[in-house]
Amino acid sequence: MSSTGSPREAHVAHIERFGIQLQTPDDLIIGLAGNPNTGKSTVFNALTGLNQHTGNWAGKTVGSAIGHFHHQQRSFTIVDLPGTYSLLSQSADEQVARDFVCFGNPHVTLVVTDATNLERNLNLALQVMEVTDRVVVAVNLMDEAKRKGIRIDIDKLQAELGVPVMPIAARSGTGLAELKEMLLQVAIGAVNPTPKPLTYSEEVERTVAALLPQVEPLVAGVLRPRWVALRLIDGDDSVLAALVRYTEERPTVIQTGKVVVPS
Ligand SMILES: Nc1nc2c(ncn2[C@@H]2O[C@H](COP(=O)(O)OP(=O)(O)OP(=O)(O)O)[C@@H](O)[C@H]2O)c(=O)[nH]1
Ligand SMILES: [Mg+2]
Repeated sequence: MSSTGSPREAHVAHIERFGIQLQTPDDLIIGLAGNPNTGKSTVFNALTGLNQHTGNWAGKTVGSAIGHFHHQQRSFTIVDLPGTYSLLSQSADEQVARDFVCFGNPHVTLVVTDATNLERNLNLALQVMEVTDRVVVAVNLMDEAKRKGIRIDIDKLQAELGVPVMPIAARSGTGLAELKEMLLQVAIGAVNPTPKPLTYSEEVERTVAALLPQVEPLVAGVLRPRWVALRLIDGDDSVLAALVRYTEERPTVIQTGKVVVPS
């Protein structure tokens, strides 16, 4: 990354390396992550007024899309990422999502979850919360949950996670005004999420502590050393490969446009 210029210029240059054009240098950048089929593209379409993803034929998002919206006189750029169950997954699409969450440095990562399948969906949210503090969790399909008699204690979930949790029903637009406001508050630092740290077994924690002195000088300022140490213990060196790509200035370029396949 260039060491010259203002932090703002560096930020713009950084985000443009992902193939993302901002509308203004002050754009607030939102990454939209979540398990497959949780309504990310529906949220994206509703916020941006675009309908480039789902169209008439329901389908899985293969590439990503980039859109823009305004809220309270601020310009936002939002990146709709492919669905992924885990930041540790390895398909090309899942890597796009992983690399953007880890290296794109968005102002906020919005994790869209399915209210009817919350427990499984929270796995990804917890992983994202290990990578960055600036997380908002949207619990989507609240209409479907209600229909199925599923009740979700949003306040308790928020307290347990330590990040804002917003109930929405994206297809009808319910809760999206509040969601936009929360994205703004977190993006500008008026609300500071404090994800509850996950603690692992004593053995894992001991190994993390032993690895940290070696990992810190390699990744500090780019990735959380603790997260990288945990990945190494997992035997996942793809994160390090991605880090090498990143430092060689060859980040994953986000593919723009409508890219869907029939489900
Ligand atoms: N009932 C209900 N259905 C919804 C809601 N939001 C999205 N859906 C439906 O859920 C399905 C999947 O929505 P998408 O927006 O394509 O989901 P996605 O997360 O982008 O999916 P992938 O790109 O494959 O990961 C579509 O049929 C949507 O119409 C909602 O709030 N309520
Ligand atoms: Mg999609």
